[in-house]
Amino acid sequence: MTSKAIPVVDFSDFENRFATIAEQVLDACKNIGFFHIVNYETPSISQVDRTFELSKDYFALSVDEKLACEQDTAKGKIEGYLGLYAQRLDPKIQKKGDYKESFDMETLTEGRNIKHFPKLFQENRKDLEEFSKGMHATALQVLELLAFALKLPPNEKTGANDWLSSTHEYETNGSTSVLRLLRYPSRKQGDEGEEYDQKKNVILAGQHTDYNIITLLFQTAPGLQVRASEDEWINVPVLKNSILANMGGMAEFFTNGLLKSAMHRVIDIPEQRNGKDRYSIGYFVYPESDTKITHMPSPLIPSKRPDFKEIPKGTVITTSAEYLKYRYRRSFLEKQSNHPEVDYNYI
Ligand SMILES: O=C(O)CCC(=O)C(=O)O
Ligand SMILES: [Fe+2]
Repeated sequence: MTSKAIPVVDFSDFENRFATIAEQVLDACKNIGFFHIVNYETPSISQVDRTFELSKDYFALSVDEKLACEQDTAKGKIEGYLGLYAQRLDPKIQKKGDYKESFDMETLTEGRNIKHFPKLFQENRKDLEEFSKGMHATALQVLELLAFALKLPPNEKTGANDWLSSTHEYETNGSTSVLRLLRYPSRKQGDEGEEYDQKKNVILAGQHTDYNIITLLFQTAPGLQVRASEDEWINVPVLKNSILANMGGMAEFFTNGLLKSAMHRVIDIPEQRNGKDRYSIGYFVYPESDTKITHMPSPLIPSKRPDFKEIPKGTVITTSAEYLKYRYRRSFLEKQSNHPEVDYNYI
């Protein structure tokens, strides 16, 4: 029996209902680490539609065109195309890897040179940038709500609840947010290369927790599941005009486990995608890389940090960049064999 559900948080009348919304967001983050946001301000419905349209056009290009801007993960790059099986999020179960393709872009700004990008993205940079800025603004609202609910000190000058958000500006030095377009191609059940868990679910993206602070997601079809407890997976419904938000591992680490970064994965539910590909758009928000966010002056945060299996015991970590060193890009084959010290069985 499923004991937990993903809460829905209503962002309407944001200023007046701020304290109520803040409590609901904190509650969701403490319990399951995922929540749907409805009645958010940005991005607009047409911006979301446009981004899905661009994503579909992009993935419809030939493999060669897509590979022309392949992500060089061996060099630590976090931008570009990744084809089927390029990522293997759950090495415990997966032999080959994730049955998905993606394109990651770091923060898009007017001054940025994206000449190495596919023409489609160069020509439509403005649309992608507007969408990203809309996603970012909503992510910052979540951080303001969390700062308030965690009783972090407001800004002395302005009174704003910017303790968290001030280190997550859209344009920063030395860090970035990532816009990720994803496609999970449809295929027939029983096709060659399918990988299953013990219960015969077809795994499209292996179970993992995100590495960042907060992720916002749009999806076209069901398939995403959140682990509520050992052996209990919740299907995440696709709610119209809603953003799915979840806490990344950094949020859990830096709050000593108060905010939960839930394990999630994508499985194939053929009867719910009607033969169509599944598309999703993730927006991953990171703090500035040198931000010292370990010691949050919140009376709600436990003083003792629990052990985190993904971080070697005794490691001193105070900044976002230090944390990422232990997490980032460990989901790729070459990194997995280069880092035998990492316990992949923690999941
Ligand atoms: O495609 C999805 O629904 C989830 C993707 C995801 O979890 C990720 O890229 O980290
Ligand atoms: Fe994820």
